[in-house]
Amino acid sequence: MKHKKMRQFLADHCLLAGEIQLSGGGTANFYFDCKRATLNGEFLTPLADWLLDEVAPALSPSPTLIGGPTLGADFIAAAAIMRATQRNLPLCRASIVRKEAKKHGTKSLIENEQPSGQQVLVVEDVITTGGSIAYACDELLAAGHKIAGIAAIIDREAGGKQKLETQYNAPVMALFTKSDFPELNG
Ligand SMILES: O=P(O)(O)OC[C@H]1O[C@H](OP(=O)(O)OP(=O)(O)O)[C@H](O)[C@@H]1O
Ligand SMILES: O=C(O)c1cc(=O)[nH]c(=O)[nH]1
Repeated sequence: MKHKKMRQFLADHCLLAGEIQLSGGGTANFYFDCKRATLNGEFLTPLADWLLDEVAPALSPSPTLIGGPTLGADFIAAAAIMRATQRNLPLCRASIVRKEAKKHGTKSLIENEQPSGQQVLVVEDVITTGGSIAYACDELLAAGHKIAGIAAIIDREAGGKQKLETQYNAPVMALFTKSDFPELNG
């Protein structure tokens, strides 16, 4: 599935119209329910290949780890490291930042935490304010890692992308932006 088909998949299966509450506060009249895409192998496979073939190679220094905030990053990261392993590519590990540390067991905030000093490719499904990515970046930095780049399926063009680029001095790449969906104009 190439980009055109991924765009159509999102338009057909994920794009919701009508007033809806957003994670960062406020409301909007459209919403991308990207979990419907990242929990579907037909979309997830080309998404992982986009990360491995177009995003990771464009970053310097090269990423050594995939990371991101649960829940948005979970399936994307898992798919990317599985495809990397199948394809004999080096990006075969991921760390996921929980919304809060576990209260039992390992008490982890970062699952599968890696030795400090990793160059992290942070992944997420949607960027609106960028708050959820910023939270994960801050925790990864606090764990001693660097932010090599940030990638998301959708940039809602609400200012989050620019904010993240400035805050983390790292490239932010989105597979699609709100403008790629003329369906939103009626
Ligand atoms: O750029 P932001 O303003 O942070 O908004 C985008 C975030 O909102 C959604 O997550 P949500 O908070 O719904 O949590 P979930 O992914 O765990 O369902 C989405 O998956 C992004 O993580
Ligand atoms: O800002 C959000 O909360 C948000 C917007 C969107 O389009 N999709 C999503 O999952 N979250």
